Amino acid sequence: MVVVKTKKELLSELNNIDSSIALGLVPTMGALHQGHASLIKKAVSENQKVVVSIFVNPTQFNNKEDLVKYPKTLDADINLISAISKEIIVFVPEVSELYPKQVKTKIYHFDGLDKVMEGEFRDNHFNGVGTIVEALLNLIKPTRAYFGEKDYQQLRIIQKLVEIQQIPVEIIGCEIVREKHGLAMSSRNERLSKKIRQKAEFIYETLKTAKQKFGTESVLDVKEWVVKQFNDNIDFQLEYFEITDVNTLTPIIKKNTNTKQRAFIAVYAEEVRLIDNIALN
Ligand SMILES: Nc1ncnc2c1ncn2[C@@H]1O[C@H](COP(=O)(O)OP(=O)(O)OP(=O)(O)O)[C@@H](O)[C@H]1O
Ligand SMILES: CC(C)(CO)[C@@H](O)C(=O)[O-]
Ligand code: BAL
Repeated sequence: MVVVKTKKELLSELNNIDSSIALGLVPTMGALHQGHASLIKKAVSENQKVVVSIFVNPTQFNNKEDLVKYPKTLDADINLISAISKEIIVFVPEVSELYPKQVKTKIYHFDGLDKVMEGEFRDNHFNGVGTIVEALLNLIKPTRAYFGEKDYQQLRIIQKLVEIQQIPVEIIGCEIVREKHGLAMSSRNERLSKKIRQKAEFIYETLKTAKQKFGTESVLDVKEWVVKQFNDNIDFQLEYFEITDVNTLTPIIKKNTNTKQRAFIAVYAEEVRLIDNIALN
């Protein structure tokens, strides 16, 4: 397995590859877990060569403490990747490599997809994600790039990004991988105490019950029920719960059987921010 740190080294590795083969890209921020592993395995199964990038992108962090405390486990990450395939190129750049002049965020117009939920509560977050994903796609020029549905809004925004910037790549969404009791795997889970990590199954349990209720109750009643669950629970603080159309990500107030809807949640536990979502129909 090759680990490269500079764009120059990366391009020299990529130049050794026949340009007609399918190249997969899995962008990550490291602290890899089985959620990432599922993306990497899918990329390996669908492409002849795969690049995994590990880069904690400063421009997408609205909260400095979140950036400083973001877990870093490079040796373990490399072991996890090499256990999947020894043929993978791992790109681990420094900030100055991807932001050579200054750490600057591009501004995009994502047709309102960035105005709700994560976009509303994490100011400028999606401009930061767009800036780095566009830079990686333009540098690596993959055939396919893989993103998890755990960050469903991010996935929709990246689909929009490649459309508006006309980047020739197929964006592949991958199902959410969960811990044994249902908590969506996330690098930030590492920051939870053992006790709260166990209790955090409550988040997915709430989503599953909300889905059941969505079958028979009004959108407003489901939302009120979710808020109440959190009012009664001192371990978790609800930031938002929304039910939206999957295409526009606009929150809905009335059910529509002609379109697909999804429920989204963001929760704080021990000052760690966790997100999850579930398909409703
Ligand atoms: N549990 C999961 N199931 C499927 N995909 C996931 C999961 N966790 C992360 N991913 C995907 O892996 C890619 C890299 O994510 P990232 O490195 O930010 O990890 P993360 O676990 O989402 O970390 P955090 O949420 O703490 O930032 C993203 O496309 C993300 O959606
Ligand atoms: C896509 C991404 C790697 C861009 O920094 C990040 O937002 C993530 O890990 O989901
Ligand atoms: N996994 C999404 C990236 C972030 O939380 O910044």
